[in-house]
Amino acid sequence: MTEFDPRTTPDRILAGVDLTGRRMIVTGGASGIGVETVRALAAAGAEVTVATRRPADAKPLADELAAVPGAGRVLARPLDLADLDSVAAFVAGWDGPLDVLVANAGVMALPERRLTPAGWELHLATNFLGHFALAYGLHRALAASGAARVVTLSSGAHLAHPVDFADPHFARRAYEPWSAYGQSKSADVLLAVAIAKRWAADGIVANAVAPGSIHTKLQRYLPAETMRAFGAMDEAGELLVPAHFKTPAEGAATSVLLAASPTVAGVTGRYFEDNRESPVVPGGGDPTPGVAAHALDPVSADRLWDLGLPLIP
Ligand SMILES: NC(=O)c1ccc[n+]([C@@H]2O[C@H](COP(=O)([O-])OP(=O)(O)OC[C@H]3O[C@@H](n4cnc5c(N)ncnc54)[C@H](O)[C@@H]3O)[C@@H](O)[C@H]2O)c1
Repeated sequence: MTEFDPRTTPDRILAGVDLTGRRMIVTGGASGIGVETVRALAAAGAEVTVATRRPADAKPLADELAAVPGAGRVLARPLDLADLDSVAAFVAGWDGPLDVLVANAGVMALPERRLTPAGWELHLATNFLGHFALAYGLHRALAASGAARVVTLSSGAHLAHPVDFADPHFARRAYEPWSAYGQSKSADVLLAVAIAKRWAADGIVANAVAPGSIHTKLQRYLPAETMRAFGAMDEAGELLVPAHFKTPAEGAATSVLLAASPTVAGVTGRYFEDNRESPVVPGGGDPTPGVAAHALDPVSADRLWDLGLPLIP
């Protein structure tokens, strides 16, 4: 496996790679890391569908790529991951094979507990269940590719928060924003582990990635004191860029690597950060890069699958 620098950019990862004819979906592809993921994949020739609540948001990116010689088309279709009917409508509208699904969209650290119409806590519903339903609904399209890849976006926040199967929706325990986010990001790794096991015979691989720390709209719910504690904001409220923060493009690199680089062909059921596979570390919060054993546990992956499956229309 080729080693890429931890701070390399997606264009370097895809140097010399031609994705013409490949069809890809990037959820949340109209902001933050998703924009850079779409930009790199389309620039290398792939047709990329941005799955987003507001398709108009993807227009500037589509226009930009339309002017790039050799780039694939950027399309946009509506998708609300917190609404399983919306996921079902997206799936029903998909036609033909699908080569890559990047489950990139996400929500982080909502201050209050919120439930979806299906009764799921919003982080778990959006970050995990919606993506599970999407991948499940698109299984036949992925299998038709013959060599499809699924990439789920996790985070170092998973380390301290295994999925609490006794109370996944905070019905009995006190709601805590980081627990809700971290649990959903463990679930995103378990989703990749489950897909890797179940769909290998269809030529489908699945891996989870942690993009690093990047200033995006994801942090919009964080209190100023938390941003200051991260070294990401000064006393006046201006954003700071600590040395360990990546640019959005650097943050998209690991997703792009797993989505499209020939250097990781056949790799499945793993967790990558900084453009390389992470070592397994004890759960509990640090260090990163690292993946907790609870997120790779095949028994938990099966359990989570069984928890979500009955809700998929
Ligand atoms: N930025 C970071 O430091 C960081 C760190 C670790 C992990 N991540 C992960 O990277 C991914 C991308 O995040 P980002 O930093 O680019 O943030 P972002 O907020 O810019 O992008 C997230 C996208 O998800 C979309 N989204 C949220 N809820 C949705 C829903 N119900 N249906 C459809 N789309 C929905 C948002 O509209 C947005 O486009 C997320 O999964 C996040 O958890 C980010």
